[in-house]
Amino acid sequence: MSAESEMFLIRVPASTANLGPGFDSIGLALGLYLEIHGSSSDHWEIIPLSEEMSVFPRDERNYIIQIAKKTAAAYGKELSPCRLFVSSEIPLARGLGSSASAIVAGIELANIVGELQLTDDEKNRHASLFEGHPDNAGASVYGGLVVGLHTQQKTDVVSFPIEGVKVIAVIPDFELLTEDSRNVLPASLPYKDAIAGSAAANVFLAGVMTKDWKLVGEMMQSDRFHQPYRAELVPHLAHIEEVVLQEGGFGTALSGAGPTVLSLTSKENSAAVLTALKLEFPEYVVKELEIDNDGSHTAILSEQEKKGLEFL
Ligand SMILES: Nc1ncnc2c1ncn2[C@@H]1O[C@H](COP(=O)(O)OP(=O)(O)O)[C@@H](O)[C@H]1O
Ligand SMILES: N[C@@H](CCOP(=O)(O)O)C(=O)O
Repeated sequence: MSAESEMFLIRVPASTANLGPGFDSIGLALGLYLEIHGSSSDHWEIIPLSEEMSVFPRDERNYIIQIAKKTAAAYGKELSPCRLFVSSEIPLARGLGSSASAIVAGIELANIVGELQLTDDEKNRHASLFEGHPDNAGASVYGGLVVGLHTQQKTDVVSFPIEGVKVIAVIPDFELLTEDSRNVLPASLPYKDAIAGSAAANVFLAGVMTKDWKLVGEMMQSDRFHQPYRAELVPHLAHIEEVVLQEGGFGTALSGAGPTVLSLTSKENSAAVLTALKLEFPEYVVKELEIDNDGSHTAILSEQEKKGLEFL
């Protein structure tokens, strides 16, 4: 970033990971956003614009700033401080990738302020290293559906846009930390289960490629890697699966580590599924979410765009 008065925008989508059998490997970007409006300052300062963001430190201890500094340091750069207005539509610890969105925002911040000129692949590599798996991180960087394999040595991710299917989320009113939901997973899996789990993930992807959404939905409910072990933490999952199939939806899976549950439906059936789920779960947020096929986005705002910002 050059001029003192310049203002930049960073916009990062939420994500749903796993989609059933794609544990730690498949993710989809969703149309809920973490946004940062930032400009140069003489010290680091966060100004939260949404309730969720007001719980975090407002100085350089903030996670987004920490990630930005670490990313810049990896390229031998020190970032000059910024004033950051942060808002987010992504609920925390609900399985919609809030932590990955914060990580990707930090990397975008380093990229723009430190003029690192990172490629998407480099952003995703850093994000996956911070997050530990590429499903949420990759979706937030590339948008669309991502399929990845991440190791300490390398991160390979393929991404492609998804169209022609509707996404409905049931978002419970309680948090479930990913760490807690990973602690119930077994250390190893019987060979037969691993084969069945891997086959379900393969068929899921074949179904996506051929737009056979009914098959995709069936595979979402055929996971062997994590959902059977997490079921006790998300007792609402089985009931949602039932309601969605009854109303003609394609299928249902735990969103990330939960507790949010995500269903796919056709355009024709989405209203019926939405209505039925709202009736069954009046205490939870039930809504349709858009698929984001663009991934994270940064821009320098024009004077005109700055004038439209009511918080300035
Ligand atoms: N914008 C943010 N700034 C700082 N920390 C964040 C931010 N967003 C998420 N986090 C951290 O990530 C945690 C949630 O991450 P996690 O348990 O992986 O769930 P999920 O990523 O599904 O929302 C929050 O409790 C918080 O500690
Ligand atoms: N593959 C991870 C995904 C965690 O996603 P989150 O949105 O719950 O952070 C897992 O299933 O643990």
